Amino acid sequence: MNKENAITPVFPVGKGKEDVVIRIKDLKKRFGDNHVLNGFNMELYQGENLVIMGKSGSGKTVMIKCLVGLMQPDSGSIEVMGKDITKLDRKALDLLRADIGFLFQGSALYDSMTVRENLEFPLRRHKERFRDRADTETLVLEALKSVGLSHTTELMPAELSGGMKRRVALARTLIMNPRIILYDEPTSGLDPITAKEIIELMRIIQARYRTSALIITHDVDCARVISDRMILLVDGINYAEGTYRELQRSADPQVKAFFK
Ligand SMILES: Nc1ncnc2c1ncn2[C@@H]1O[C@H](COP(=O)(O)OP(=O)(O)OP(=O)(O)O)[C@@H](O)[C@H]1O
Repeated sequence: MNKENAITPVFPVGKGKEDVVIRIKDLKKRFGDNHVLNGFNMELYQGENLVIMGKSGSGKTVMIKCLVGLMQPDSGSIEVMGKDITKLDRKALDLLRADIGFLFQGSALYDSMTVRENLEFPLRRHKERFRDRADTETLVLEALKSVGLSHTTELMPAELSGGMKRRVALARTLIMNPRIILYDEPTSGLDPITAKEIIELMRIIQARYRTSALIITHDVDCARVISDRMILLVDGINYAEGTYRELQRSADPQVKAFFK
């Protein structure tokens, strides 16, 4: 990227260094000769929606897997809420992961369980975390209400539309009261109207719960509506950073290519 077109990273208004919830420094990962991440840097601030865009195969999933400890990077550091995740043992990593909500492609609800049972599942797994919170039924109903699906408790996933499944998956994430939510292609496979509804819901959730969100998407509309800030991942690095408007105005051909 030449200097003239370089985009200065924005430091979100009202946010300071102490508000960083995820900090990735110089992350590198390769598979044989395939150098996927070549020194990727990223900071996610408290309460912001950060969108990461990158072409198919650019390493977004690899980055997320490193971030949640599912894949070991070759080098670099990853701090989540002040803890270097590459140095945590299994138990500590499990505890930290409970603060992170995931909404991955395909929703991944358990088909043989009702909506209620799907939501109860993570609560049972992390019992100690919810000792001081309301009873399970109240938590399930609250979470479903926040995604507008209070009436679906006894339905099976097969009885839900694609958009409803995505909402239930989001409710299952919210029930854990996460501080950070990772969305991997939250609108993929949805029709444009349903996609808009999901994006709106993500906005409402962020405003209501002040969660920080990392959103991986190809969907330019989604990025426009949801992002406080964006990073474009090209050749394994954070090639450009800025607000949607800043990046959209860039004269850099590689940046322009994202907005066509
Ligand atoms: N476990 C693995 N072993 C070998 N190569 C891998 C592995 N996981 C990912 N890769 C390679 O890393 C590169 C980046 O893959 P990744 O899944 O992160 O892309 P992506 O940006 O998420 O793509 P998409 O948008 O299509 O989901 C690809 O070339 C892929 O083949």
